[in-house]
Amino acid sequence: MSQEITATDERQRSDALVEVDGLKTYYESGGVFGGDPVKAVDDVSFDIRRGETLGLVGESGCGKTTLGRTLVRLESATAGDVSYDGTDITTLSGSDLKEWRSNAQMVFQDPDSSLNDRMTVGEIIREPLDVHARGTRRERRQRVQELLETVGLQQQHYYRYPHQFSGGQRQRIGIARALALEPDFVVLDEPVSALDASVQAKILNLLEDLQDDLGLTYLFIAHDLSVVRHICDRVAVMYLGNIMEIGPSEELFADPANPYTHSLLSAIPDTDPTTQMEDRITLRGTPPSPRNPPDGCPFTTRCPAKIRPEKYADIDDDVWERIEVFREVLRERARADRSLSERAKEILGMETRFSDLDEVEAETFDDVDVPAGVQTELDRAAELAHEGSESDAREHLRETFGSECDLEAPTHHEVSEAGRRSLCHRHKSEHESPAAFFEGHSVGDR
Ligand SMILES: Nc1ncnc2c1ncn2[C@@H]1O[C@H](COP(=O)(O)OP(=O)(O)OP(=O)(O)O)[C@@H](O)[C@H]1O
Repeated sequence: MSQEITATDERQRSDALVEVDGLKTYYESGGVFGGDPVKAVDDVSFDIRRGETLGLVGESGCGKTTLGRTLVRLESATAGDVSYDGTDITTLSGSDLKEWRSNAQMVFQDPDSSLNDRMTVGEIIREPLDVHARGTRRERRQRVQELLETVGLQQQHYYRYPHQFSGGQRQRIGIARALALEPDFVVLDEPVSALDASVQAKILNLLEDLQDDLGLTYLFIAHDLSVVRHICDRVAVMYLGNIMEIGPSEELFADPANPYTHSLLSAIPDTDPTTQMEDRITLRGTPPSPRNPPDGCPFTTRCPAKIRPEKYADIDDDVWERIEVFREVLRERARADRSLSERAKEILGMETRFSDLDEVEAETFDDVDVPAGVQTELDRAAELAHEGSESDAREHLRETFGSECDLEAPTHHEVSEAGRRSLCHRHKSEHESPAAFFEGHSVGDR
């Protein structure tokens, strides 16, 4: 089952506390020359349902923290809406913003750097109550003492300093502070990543108990997929500022729909002895720069299930893989910062490392039989590079070997009855689905 859907469809089905629509958060480049902004979050739409834990996973730098910070207004949205219980929070300012802030809080990854070492534990937890002028001094102190107990610390810890506590205890202090204003929504940014495994389990249990007792809604940011699987009701998988797939955890882990989710899950060490090494997918290269994301699908430059143009549909998987590697190398070369001395050499007409393209081509296609039709196009690209323009060479390869994955932005498709969504051209009826593709092709370790 696969059907194109809109963000509004999903909203109608759910009891949403947080509704995110077309959200973008860009960081403008500083400096005199400006430059392209970092597109940390680049047009995402999803809901977080009341009382649920939504996991947010993806490789480092894909925009998870920026998205979490934008939802609690620690970062300003560049475009789009975030509505919280029906109120658009992106436009709040002044006292309205201050008042709203008590609803949504954040727990940070590293309790060492997020707690002010010069304040006592009591002061740290009390600070939000002071800022919001909640109750009398005495009531505030009493509230802090309750909070210490709620998170499993003791009242006498009030006058101690953060450095007197272990990592797990410091994270409890961070949680108590986040709960001080009785929020409904908490963004947990890798709350256990900095802790030992045995302590992790205790903090996760505490977070689950607090959710049950206080009716909290969580956005749980993590890179450790096994943690997410157990604690989250639904999971959103993020790549280069986009949500590639979102849906119920069990379903998404058991039967991933999106090629990126496939790749991410296959990278987890598996305890299942029936899983073959060849079933593992190793992603080529690194994610593109969020300053200059690819046209078309965000995952196109690394996708093992990328749609091929019809003309090359039947070439060997190996040859196709090498073409993609070769294109990736050319893109990486364009991205690499050229050193001043290299630039100087270039200006003086001297040889630089940018003149060894033939060698790269020879090495890439070394042990595969390249069909004549493909070779002609590779030769043409090499010729363009020799004439002095690697960007023309890249463009030639893109025009020749590119498909809709390189040219058109995909839309989300509903891929299960539970409303799971996936961002991929392969969900269109004219294409083989990602699952069928992975079944029929060898995309294992190389
Ligand atoms: N204040 C900032 N100014 C400019 N760029 C930023 C800023 N904060 C983050 N970025 C960039 O935005 C992109 C997304 O970063 P973000 O921290 O949101 O990703 P992440 O998925 O949380 O990564 P990690 O797991 O490493 O924390 C990255 O390219 C990062 O370098």
